[in-house]
Amino acid sequence: MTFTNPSSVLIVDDEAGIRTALRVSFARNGWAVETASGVNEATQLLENKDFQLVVSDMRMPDGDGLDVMRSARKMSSSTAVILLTAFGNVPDAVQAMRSGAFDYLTKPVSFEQLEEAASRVMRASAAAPRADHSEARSIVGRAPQLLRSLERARAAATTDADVLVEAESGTGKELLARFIHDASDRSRKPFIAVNCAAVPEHLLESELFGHARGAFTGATTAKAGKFELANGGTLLLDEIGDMPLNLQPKLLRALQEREFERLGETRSVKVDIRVIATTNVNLSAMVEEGKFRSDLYYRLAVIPLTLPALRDRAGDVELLAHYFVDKFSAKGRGPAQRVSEEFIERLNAHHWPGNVRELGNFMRRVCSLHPGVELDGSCFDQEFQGRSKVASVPASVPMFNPGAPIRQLERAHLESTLTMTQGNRTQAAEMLGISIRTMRNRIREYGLPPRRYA
Ligand SMILES: Nc1ncnc2c1ncn2[C@@H]1O[C@H](COP(=O)(O)OP(=O)(O)OP(=O)(O)O)[C@@H](O)[C@H]1O
Repeated sequence: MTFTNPSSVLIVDDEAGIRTALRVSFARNGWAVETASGVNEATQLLENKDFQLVVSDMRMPDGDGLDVMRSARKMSSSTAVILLTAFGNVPDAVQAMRSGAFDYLTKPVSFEQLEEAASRVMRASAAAPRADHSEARSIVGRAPQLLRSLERARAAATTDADVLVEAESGTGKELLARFIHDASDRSRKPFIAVNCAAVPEHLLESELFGHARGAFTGATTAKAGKFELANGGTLLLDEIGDMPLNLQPKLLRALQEREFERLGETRSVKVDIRVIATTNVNLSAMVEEGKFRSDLYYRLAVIPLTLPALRDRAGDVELLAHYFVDKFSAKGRGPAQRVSEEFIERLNAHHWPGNVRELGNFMRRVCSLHPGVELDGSCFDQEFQGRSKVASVPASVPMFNPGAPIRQLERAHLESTLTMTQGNRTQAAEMLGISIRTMRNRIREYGLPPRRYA
């Protein structure tokens, strides 16, 4: 469905005063504004007209904001929805984000805040008229740094330029890559991911570019590589820092020319793809050390993006905790598990070096070990004591020394976890909520003694 008016907004609220105030405020921006006093009236309007944005109250006498959102989605997947929830009603907000709301704001709403959120939708829609805002559902969070990254990603999605996402492990880089793909013109075409660190070095070239029959021992049939499989769509090169130096020139040419040869063939293959690369190691430092080609780095980073670490996303730990409780405990069986303030305080006080992945793994464990009960401080302590009892943190480690550089803390945290698991990297990676390849990278990056942690 196409928009009949590029800047039309529907306001849904049962309070006439709020409808009028918002109408006046939005109209000042030149937007065409309509209002509805409840879910039924809103549904009728949505059936007859396309809106770019719907701003809806959550609780209304004839239904709730999620009903309005469902009606909006049914008519047009491009309509963004901002929900207004009662103060402190985090479960509502989580439900809203999961169902695909573009944003939510807590009442009483400040007009500046609402106008800012609405303007963001208008800017994004102007840039990406076909973007489907429902893809925002899996990226939970509303910290300003995260929203800024999403806004940049949404803008990147409207172009065909290659993207480099540089961020810490577990912050959602792969999620962001899918978000860009889903919001782009390529969304109906393949999204193919290759983890450069997980594929053995000698197989990476054929994995990426394919091979001819008989190109090497064991190549009994010809095979297309990921570049070909992604044709028309998006290719994610995860952990690009692990790309072997000897393969980098071929990758550079494939990026520049969109053309390459399968291993063992001379015929060139042409593809039409967008490449998104991600890394959690400092690529520019690798360039300086001669471990990564600078021309390749600049070619990949046409649009550089970052994602904030969880410790820099004030308020998001709580939002994510509710999201994970909802995801891991409810599973359609009865009401969602309750979470105490004490539990949230404990979560907030912890620094999460493994970011959202670590928090998600922790919440999964807590939900499965404490089913059906309200999660409180003792649930948190039990799970953490389970880890720290056996941990012997070296006395010299500045673990909780305020002001110590984050990298120093991270190194110490890794080291003590590895000590706890007696050098078992897989187990340590799982506890920290990071992937085994990230663990390997970190051990290398921090120069932790290899034999001790082999
Ligand atoms: N904002 C978020 N909302 C919901 N889930 C999230 C969010 N960010 C990350 N996750 C979840 O956390 C896990 C890690 O995310 P992802 O794999 O995208 O991170 P990454 O930065 O690519 O990690 P790595 O560098 O270790 O590969 C996934 O299960 C993902 O679904």
